[in-house]
This record gives sequence, C-alpha cells and structure tokens, in this order.
Amino acid sequence: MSNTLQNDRFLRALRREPVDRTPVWLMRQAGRYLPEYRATRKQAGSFLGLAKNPELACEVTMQPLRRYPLDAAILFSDILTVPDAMGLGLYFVEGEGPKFERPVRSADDIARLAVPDMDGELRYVMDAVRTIRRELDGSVPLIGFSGSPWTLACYMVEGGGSKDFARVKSLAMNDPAAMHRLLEVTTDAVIAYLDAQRQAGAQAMQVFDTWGGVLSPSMYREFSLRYLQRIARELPRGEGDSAAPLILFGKGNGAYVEELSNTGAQGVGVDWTIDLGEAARRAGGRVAIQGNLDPVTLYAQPEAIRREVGRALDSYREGNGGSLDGHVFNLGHGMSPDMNPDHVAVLVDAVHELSAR
Ligand SMILES: Cc1c2[nH]c(c1CCC(=O)O)Cc1[nH]c(c(CCC(=O)O)c1C)Cc1[nH]c(c(CCC(=O)O)c1C)Cc1[nH]c(c(C)c1CCC(=O)O)C2
Repeated sequence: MSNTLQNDRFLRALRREPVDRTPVWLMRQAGRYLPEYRATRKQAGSFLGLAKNPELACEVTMQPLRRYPLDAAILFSDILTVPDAMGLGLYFVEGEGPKFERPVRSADDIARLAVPDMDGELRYVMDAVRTIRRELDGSVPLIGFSGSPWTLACYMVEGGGSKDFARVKSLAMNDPAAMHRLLEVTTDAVIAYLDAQRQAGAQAMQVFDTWGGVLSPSMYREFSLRYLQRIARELPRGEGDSAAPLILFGKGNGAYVEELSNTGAQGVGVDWTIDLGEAARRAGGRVAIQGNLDPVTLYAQPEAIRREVGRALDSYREGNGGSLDGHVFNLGHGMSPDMNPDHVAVLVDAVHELSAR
C-alpha cells in the first residue's frame, strides 16, 4: 500500500516541517455525540460488538471525516482491548463504563499474564486497521493507539474506573516488584500491539496515558514515565511506506514535557492545564506538540470557541519562536456524548482559518 497522501499536514507537523494550516483531529472524534454513530452502535448491539466488527468499526471511524475537514482519522477501538485479550474479561455496564470480570489483584494473577497473540485474540483490531486504510484511500493518515502501561494497569487492578485509584496505588506502594512485573508484561504487550497496528497500516501511533497525572512526581517517574521511555526506545517506527511516528499523550503531564520530549517520541500531547507556549518552550523543538483545548469549550458559543482556538494558537506561536510549525491541534482530552456536532465544525474551521500561513 502506498503512503502517498492527499493531505499530509498531520504527518508533516509531527516532523516539525512547514504546513499551510495547522492540522487538527479530536480525541474521541468518533462517538456518541454523532447521531450516525448511535445508529451504527445500535446495529452492532453493543460497544464491544461495534469495536470487534471491522466493517462497522471502519464505518464509525469514517463518520466524523464525512462531516468535518479533519486532518487525521483514528482507529475506532478501545485501549482496554489489550487486557481483554490477556483474559481479564472486558464488559460494559450501561452508564457505568468499562469493567473486568477477572481483575488483577495478586502476585499470582500477575504471574499468569502473558502478551496476547496479535494474529489471534487481537486480529479484529488489525483487520479494522486494514479495512480503514482501504476506505480512507489516501485521503488522510490513520492513527493507531494503545493505552499506556500505567493507565492499563489502573483498569486491570481496579477492575474498572476509579475515583482515587486506591487499589492500584497501594499495590505499587506495598509490592513495587509485583507492580513492575505487571508493567513490564503490559509494556511488552503495548509494543507488540502498536507494532502490529503499524504493520497493518497505521501511519501514526498514540499512547494514551490518561491516568499518569494522578501520581505524585516520584511515582509518575517510577511507574509511568519509565515505561513510556521504554516504548519510545524499543517500538519500531518503520521506514518508507510503513513509517509511523509516536505521540505520547497524557492528562496532567505538563510538568513532565521536558522529560517526555527527551524519550525519542516524535510528539507529546498535553491537556489544558499547561499553556501551549510553555509546553513548546519545555519541548525545545525536540518534538511536535499536540493539544490542548479544554473539551468543555465545545459547550460554549461559537464566538467563544473561535476565541479560545485563537488563544491556543497564539500561545503556541509565542512559545515556539514565532512559528506555528510543529503543532497538531487537538483537545486536551476526549469529547463527551452530549456535545453539539455543529460546534465541532466551528472548532475545526477556526483552527484552519486562524492558522492559515
Ligand atoms: C481511558 C480510556 C478508555 N478508552 C480510551 C481511553 C483513553 C483516552 C481517554 O482518556 O479518553 C481510548 C478510546 N476509546 C475510544 C477511542 C476511539 C477513537 C476516538 O475516536 O478517539 C479511543 C482512542 C472509543 C470509545 N470507548 C468507549 C466509548 C463509548 C462506548 C459507547 O458507545 O457506549 C467510545 C466511543 C468506552 C470506554 N472505554 C474507556 C472508557 C472510560 C469508556 C467510556 C465509558 C462510557 O462513557 O460509557 C476506557
């Protein structure tokens, strides 16, 4: 498959090359805020039924691209497919989010974990990547993704979402050696998973460290950053038609942008608790910066959305020596189901208009 793209702004920005406009995509751009997503999900019967059906996963990946001039597609799947394939039994309770039937609670549970077969239990993900690449037909690049080892461990140990992460943090404090064994096998799985997605056709890879920011700085460095560093060091990026840069996104990672930009990753994604200009200064030109509008901005009126987009662009320019290059526009976290689809159009158009070179 040829990598020639009609729109390569996103990949150029990740290489910090000049672009005509700042590229934009949105975390959770495919989802329940779109009526057409709700219809396809109904057809699939459930979220997992949707994610495990390559044709339907392809359909929902394409839906936001038909509405908005987005500069990248993101594979429709979930970060919890990996622990599911490791045998934890993922299920969803309506209104309560993800849960595992068999959470990881003891050193014995951890010893039983192994890297899942990418051509076995996770084949449906690679089939979805291949199907989407065919359907995109060179229009925009496709982003593959994984959870970070720490964020996956949070769900694996807690058995679902959590308010205080008491179980996973106590495991890390009480038995750090066991926690490191869990993070090691999960890191092996993340590397194999992203590599298989790249080989199936993903043109960029993003790691979601959604829960790194709940750790103290010393625990963040020991239990999250260390494994992001290993991924950035060991994950192949491919060459030519199978090349794919790596983006490390984390909520609440602003204090660590300098360390993250020294990992060898090509991009660092930040949330709205750090100014983009400050993130750019800390990155010092070593990586592209992605982010970082507060998703709640999408509840505001169109004029406020345009103003916030302008502020984010100005901040990035100010911290990046007067240039908008090396920036990928995004939210600082995912979209919510009750957001107004018309406001997304305002946001995407504002990014392209206000960043025109
Ligand atoms: C923590 C996390 C998860 N999943 C993900 C993360 C990391 C990013 C983040 O912090 O948001 C990642 C994810 N999940 C989903 C995507 C799809 C791609 C995209 O459009 O960005 C991505 C990149 C689809 C999804 N994943 C999920 C949905 C909603 C499911 C539905 O249709 O009911 C979607 C569109 C389910 C899911 N899966 C997870 C949660 C917390 C939920 C929400 C549960 C709920 O709101 O009911 C775990």
